[in-house]
Amino acid sequence: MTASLRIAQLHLAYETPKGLHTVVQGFDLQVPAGHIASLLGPSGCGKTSVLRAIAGFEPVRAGNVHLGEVLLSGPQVHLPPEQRHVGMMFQEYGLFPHLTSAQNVGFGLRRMAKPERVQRVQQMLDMVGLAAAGSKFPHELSGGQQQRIALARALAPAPALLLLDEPFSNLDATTRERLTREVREILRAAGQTAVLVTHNAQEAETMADQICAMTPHA
Ligand SMILES: Nc1ncnc2c1ncn2[C@@H]1O[C@H](COP(=O)(O)OP(=O)(O)OP(=O)(O)O)[C@@H](O)[C@H]1O
Repeated sequence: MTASLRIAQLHLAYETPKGLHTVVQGFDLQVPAGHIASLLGPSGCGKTSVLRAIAGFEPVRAGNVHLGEVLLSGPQVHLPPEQRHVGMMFQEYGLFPHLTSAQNVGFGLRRMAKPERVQRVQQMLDMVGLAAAGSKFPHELSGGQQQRIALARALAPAPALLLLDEPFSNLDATTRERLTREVREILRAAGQTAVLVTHNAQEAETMADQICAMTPHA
C-alpha cells in the first residue's frame, strides 16, 4: 500500500493583495517507499505549504507531485484530497472530543464492514500501545496518548503516504523525545512512507532517513 513520493520542480504561490507571493520554487524531493523524510527549516520557509500541496489543499503553479505511479498534482492535474490515499497528523491532535478513542480511530473506516472495522481498530490500538484505551474519550488521555490515538487514526486506512506537521510540538520535552522514537518505530514496523515537518533538528535526526533542509524563498 505504501508508496514512493516524487516531487519535481514544485512552485507554490499565494494570491495576496500585493500580488502573487511565491513561497516555494523549484523544490525537489524523492522519498523511497517505506522511508521517512523530514522537511527542516525556519518558520515561514514553506514547509507546511509543501505538505498542504501534497495533501491536495493547495494548487501547484508548476512542477508535479507523484505518489508511486500516480500523478497527484501538476499544472493541469489536481486529484481531490480524498482520492490521494494520503494520511495526516497535525500538532493539534484533531481528535473528535465527543467520540471514544476507538471511534476516533475508526472514523476513516466507515465504509468498511463492521466486523473488519472493529478488528482493524483494535489492531491499530495495539500497534500504538493503547489496546485498553478504546473506550476512553480524548479528555481522559494524556497529550502523548492523544497523539498516539491520532497516529492510529491516520494509519488505520493504510495510507500510501503519511504527512506529519510538527506533531510533537504541543508536548513537554520528555514526552516529545519519547514519542518521537516511538512513532518512528511504529512507522518502521508498518513500512510507512512518511514526511515529517519540523523546525527541530534533533527531532528530524531521530525520526528521518533523509533530511531536506529548506530555506526561505528570496
Ligand atoms: N493562505 C495563505 N495566504 C497567503 N500567504 C500564506 C498562506 N499560507 C501561508 N502563507 C505564507 O507562506 C509562507 C510559508 O508559510 P508556511 O506555513 O508554509 O511556512 P512554514 O515553514 O510551515 O512555517 P512554520 O514553521 O511557522 O509553520 C509564509 O510567508 C506565510 O506567511
